[in-house]
Amino acid sequence: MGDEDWEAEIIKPHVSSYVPVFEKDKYSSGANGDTFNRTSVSSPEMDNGSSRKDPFLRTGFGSGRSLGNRDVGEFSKRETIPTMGSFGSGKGFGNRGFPNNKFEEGDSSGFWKESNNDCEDNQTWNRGFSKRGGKENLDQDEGTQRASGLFGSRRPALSGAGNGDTFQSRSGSGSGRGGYKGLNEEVITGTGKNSWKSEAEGGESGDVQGPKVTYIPPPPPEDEDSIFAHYQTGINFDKYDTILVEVSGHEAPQAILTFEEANLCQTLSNNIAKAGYTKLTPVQKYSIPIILAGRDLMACAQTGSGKTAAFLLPILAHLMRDGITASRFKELQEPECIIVAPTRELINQIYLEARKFSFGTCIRAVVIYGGTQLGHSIRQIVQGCNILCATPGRLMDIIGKEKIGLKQVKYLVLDEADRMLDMGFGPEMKKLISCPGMPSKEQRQTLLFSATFPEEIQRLAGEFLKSNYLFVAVGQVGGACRDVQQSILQVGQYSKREKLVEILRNIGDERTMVFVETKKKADFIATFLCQEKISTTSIHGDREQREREQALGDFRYGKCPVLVATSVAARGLDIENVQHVINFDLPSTIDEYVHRIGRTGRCGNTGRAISFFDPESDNHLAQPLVKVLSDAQQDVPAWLEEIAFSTYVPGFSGSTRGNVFASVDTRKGKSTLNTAGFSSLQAANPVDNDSWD
Ligand SMILES: Nc1ncnc2c1ncn2[C@@H]1O[C@H](COP(=O)(O)OP(=O)(O)OP(=O)(O)O)[C@@H](O)[C@H]1O
Repeated sequence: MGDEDWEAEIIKPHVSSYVPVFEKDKYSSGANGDTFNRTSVSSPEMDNGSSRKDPFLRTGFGSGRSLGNRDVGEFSKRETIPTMGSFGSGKGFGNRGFPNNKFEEGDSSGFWKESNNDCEDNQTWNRGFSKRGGKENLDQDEGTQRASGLFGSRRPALSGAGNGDTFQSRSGSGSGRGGYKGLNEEVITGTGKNSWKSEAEGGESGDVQGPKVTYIPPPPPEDEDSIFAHYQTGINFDKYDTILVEVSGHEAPQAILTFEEANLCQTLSNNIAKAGYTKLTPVQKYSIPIILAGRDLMACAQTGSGKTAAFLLPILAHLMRDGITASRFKELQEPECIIVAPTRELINQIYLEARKFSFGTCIRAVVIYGGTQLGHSIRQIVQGCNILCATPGRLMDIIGKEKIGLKQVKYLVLDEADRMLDMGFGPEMKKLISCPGMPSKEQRQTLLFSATFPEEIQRLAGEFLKSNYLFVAVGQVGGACRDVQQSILQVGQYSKREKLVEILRNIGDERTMVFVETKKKADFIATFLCQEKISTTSIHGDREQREREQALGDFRYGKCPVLVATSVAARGLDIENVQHVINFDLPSTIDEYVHRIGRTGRCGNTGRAISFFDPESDNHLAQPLVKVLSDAQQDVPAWLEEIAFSTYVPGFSGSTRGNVFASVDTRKGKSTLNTAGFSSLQAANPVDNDSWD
């Protein structure tokens, strides 16, 4: 079956015959079954038409029958491709109804290629080095991005409206990328005053055809115990002090060694204590005084090392010091701080942190993100908004609707800043800073945080930052957290599932995230694990927002110890007790690898990451993997070194395919090396701005 046939299959409106039924009793126990029953047959989603957008479920598992072995086989049958041998070479999996390895091949059809892209966080066109960097590309992308609002939006396509456009755009040259961009949060379309119209907005206002987004997320907890609930720092928390910290830029303020030195107000100090923070992490020691001094900052520190508090605490301290007036109901709100992050779950997490640290103050934080009812976002804002936490698409919607004014913005924070500035979100961020009313970079404080900062992204960041910004690098820029024990196993496509089950059985009930490359595969592997009686749920960009939040909750609170995820869950998520990360598929870039494995080993706790390396598809990662492993003092398998050697790229600086580690601030300003907590900083030499700005 050709690509077109697949597309025709996917977009056919006769949804009912494709709705899968996962029979709890038959295939999974407890949480599993619940999760997948919800996913597949839950009527609310069907009511608003939104479940229809899951082409895989409809195509692969469906026929309205229970998810029997036959049904998984059915997927293969639809492809009308001759059986190529069973998974596991006749051992086990073949008998379980996976007669065709086409699925795992993944890239053999346009259908699978297309599905490599996840909602907010994973664009194919983001992978190639040539596509990734460069201002020209960024500029160019605005055009394709706008187009994508019309043609790339997933929902209209899968709900029957505008189908043809969507798939045309995918195959058309140039607009293909736009099509993928359509999977990014709400999609920006149109021009003029209301040029930030999104898919979601269209859904609500009727400007763009598509199902109405009706989901209203549950309110955040009100009781103090839940607000301040936290997990314990791990045995390696104190080792953070030995990590080298590099600060570049001139006249950097002294690092602080204790919370007391930050001179925060009493309420803030109480909240810090209630959150269980007694000691600063390195990124906090350096960033807090820099932000308190009013400086712009680009900060890079390993995953799970407290970057969120590093920007929230000084911002809150300033807002308290400046005596903001209590937020109150107003049609047009003017937040003092805007925080953006690339995924919905992450921005919600940041919001909860902001709410925790501002507890008992008159500062009001609000969160808005895609996949939820726009009216709900507006209602939250008009009640008062000092700190607005938002995903880019929803933020632009709200600005377009003139529900917020930007004149009062004093702090602009880009969390996962390298992601926010790459070609996926960069154009939107550029639009944000040039929105009417937005104070210029000289007038606001801009703060960029991430665990990875490719050089080309650092250069692009110059547009957002004052020229005298400071750069803080805790450890190796782009390096993996050393508290994660990393193993790379050579596993071919057709053995992956067998290996996965073997590992998960050994792991038992310990919380594990399994990363795969595509949304369809996430569903497929999650279902497969349920069949294997391993309680599993999944999160990816084709799931409804309510399903995503339910899945995360089921994982977080132990109902399902295994979460199968695409890269949409790779960054920022801070979930207690994730002991294992398994890269069933390696990501396409080494930065993504670093973020994924960083879901474990957080805040001084230890964790394990196991990655399946398939020499058929992953050789390009051998070199950067060797570097990441050796930098983190991990064992490097001899076979991996051999592959890295045989694929040696002269001039390699630590990465490939679009991500290059920066060992230092790309401005090349002289910096001072410090061991966090043990020595104070000297002012670094002024930098030569012309060389990079
Ligand atoms: N000083 C501290 N003392 C104790 N716990 C802390 C401290 N700072 C942060 N934490 C906790 O450490 C965990 C990780 O923090 P956070 O999510 O901010 O990490 P991060 O550096 O942003 O990670 P990522 O790069 O994955 O986004 C959180 O649970 C947070 O509450």
